[in-house]
Amino acid sequence: MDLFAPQPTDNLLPCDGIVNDLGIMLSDDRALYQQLLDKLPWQSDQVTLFGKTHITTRKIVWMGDTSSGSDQALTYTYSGHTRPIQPWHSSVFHVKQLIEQRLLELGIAAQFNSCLLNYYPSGEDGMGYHADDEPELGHQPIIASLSLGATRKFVFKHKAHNKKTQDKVELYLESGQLVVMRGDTQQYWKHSITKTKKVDEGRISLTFRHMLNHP
Ligand SMILES: O=C(O)CCC(=O)C(=O)O
Ligand SMILES: [Fe+2]
Repeated sequence: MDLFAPQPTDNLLPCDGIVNDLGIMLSDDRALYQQLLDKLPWQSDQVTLFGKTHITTRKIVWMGDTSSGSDQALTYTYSGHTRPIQPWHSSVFHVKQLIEQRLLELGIAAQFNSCLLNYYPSGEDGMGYHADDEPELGHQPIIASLSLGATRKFVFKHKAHNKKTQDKVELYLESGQLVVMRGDTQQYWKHSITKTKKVDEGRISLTFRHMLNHP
């Protein structure tokens, strides 16, 4: 046994939130990556920064519980933009159940009703510093993120830069790896996927969430 290997219950943040690295939890990660890339209706995202709206090269799909019997397209609005919601893809639903089970083993009770999937075609695509702190996510949201494809750097930066917290927390997310953000993480920290010229392979992240007032 490696006494120094990180344990899934270790908190990667020094204060004001909890981030757990649950390690590699999938073995068919490459097949799942290819299936999701080929089958999902990927769309560019809209991001508004300083009043200006940008269309991203990163692509997204919103998926989640949809009320049955309605043939109207469901939409969900966050950060000022309205996005269509897809019903669960069977593989994503299966992964959701695996993750909920894995979290329960660690004493974390989570029931996700939606998933934001992000596709980064290459290292030139990233996601800037943000917190997932929209009111729809509620207080102390649990967000579980599964990575597929290229290894990318995930960085946390405290919202109040001070002596105690000036260090950034960095980790490399590998294909099949599961990370969970919970507690006060979204209230006090921002996170980002940094751009790099060193990666030309694509990456998909599945970020499972529980949205309040969701169908
Ligand atoms: O791609 C990732 O791992 C991070 C995605 C993210 O932060 C988000 O979807 O809010
Ligand atoms: Fe996020």
